[in-house]
Amino acid sequence: MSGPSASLRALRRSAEQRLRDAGVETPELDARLLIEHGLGLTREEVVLNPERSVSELDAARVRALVERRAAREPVGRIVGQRAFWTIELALTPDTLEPRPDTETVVEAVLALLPDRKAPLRLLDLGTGTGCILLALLAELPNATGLGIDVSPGAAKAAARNAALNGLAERAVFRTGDWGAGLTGRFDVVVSNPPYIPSADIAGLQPEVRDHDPLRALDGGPDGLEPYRIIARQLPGLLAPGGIAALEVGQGQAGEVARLLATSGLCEISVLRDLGGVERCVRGRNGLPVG
Ligand SMILES: C[S@@+](CC[C@H](N)C(=O)[O-])C[C@H]1O[C@@H](n2cnc3c(N)ncnc32)[C@H](O)[C@@H]1O
Repeated sequence: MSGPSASLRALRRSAEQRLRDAGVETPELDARLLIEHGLGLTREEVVLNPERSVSELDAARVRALVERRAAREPVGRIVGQRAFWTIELALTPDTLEPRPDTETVVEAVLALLPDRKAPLRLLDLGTGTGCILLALLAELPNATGLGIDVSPGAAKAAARNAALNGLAERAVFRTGDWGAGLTGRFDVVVSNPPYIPSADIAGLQPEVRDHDPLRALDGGPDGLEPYRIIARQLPGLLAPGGIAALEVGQGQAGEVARLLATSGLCEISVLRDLGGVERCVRGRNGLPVG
């Protein structure tokens, strides 16, 4: 990599090459993000001023970050945060790194809400960083939300993310086992539960297998165990007319739709993510409107 007082351009090129050689899928993007983070620069500063000189000390700091990425640590873990929808979320070892596909759940809910100013009650089961709940609260100015996670560390991280995004007044996070013991009814219940079949976990990419918490991934023998529990709980959690939206893994939408139908939900629909994969199953408690 670059020597003393290298240019930003040279540092960027050598970082990209190192990541490419290590088999990282998006070397250009990852190199830029690590340089921004390592040098404390904005994207504009990195992109528009490639001849800027970088001290050896700064270059060494970036090289250390690049080596972590070359060892397959995800960029979000290295920089400690991740953008999701319109918000920024801090990550900890207790939280799954939010994925862009999960924004499908946010879209699925918003599309069914005719009045975004309504005082809705939201529930997020398996909240992790709080990403789904906080993204929805950011769009629904009079809504309040409860996020539940079995991991006390995740519940704590989500509460901190609520504060970071100015949403702490409207969000509460608690440790719990899905919807067990919850009282009251919710207008919206969302969840992105663990859905990887246990036997598939060893074969996941190292970025996921070695850095996301196991209990955020493991969905039991067929990956569907959490859906069976949540589907059973939904009729007791949803207000009349309330909406449930669940993220699903590839190939799981049909079975999850059946589980929701068996629980008595109606208006069941499946939404695809930007890659065209069936990613969210949505249903309503009560008779179809109209
Ligand atoms: C796939 S992650 C999703 C996290 C976050 N909602 C997101 O979309 O990025 C699943 C989450 O469910 C939590 N979880 C696993 N088992 C649970 C249970 N029995 N009750 C509540 N949460 C659970 C995990 O700790 C993890 O945070």
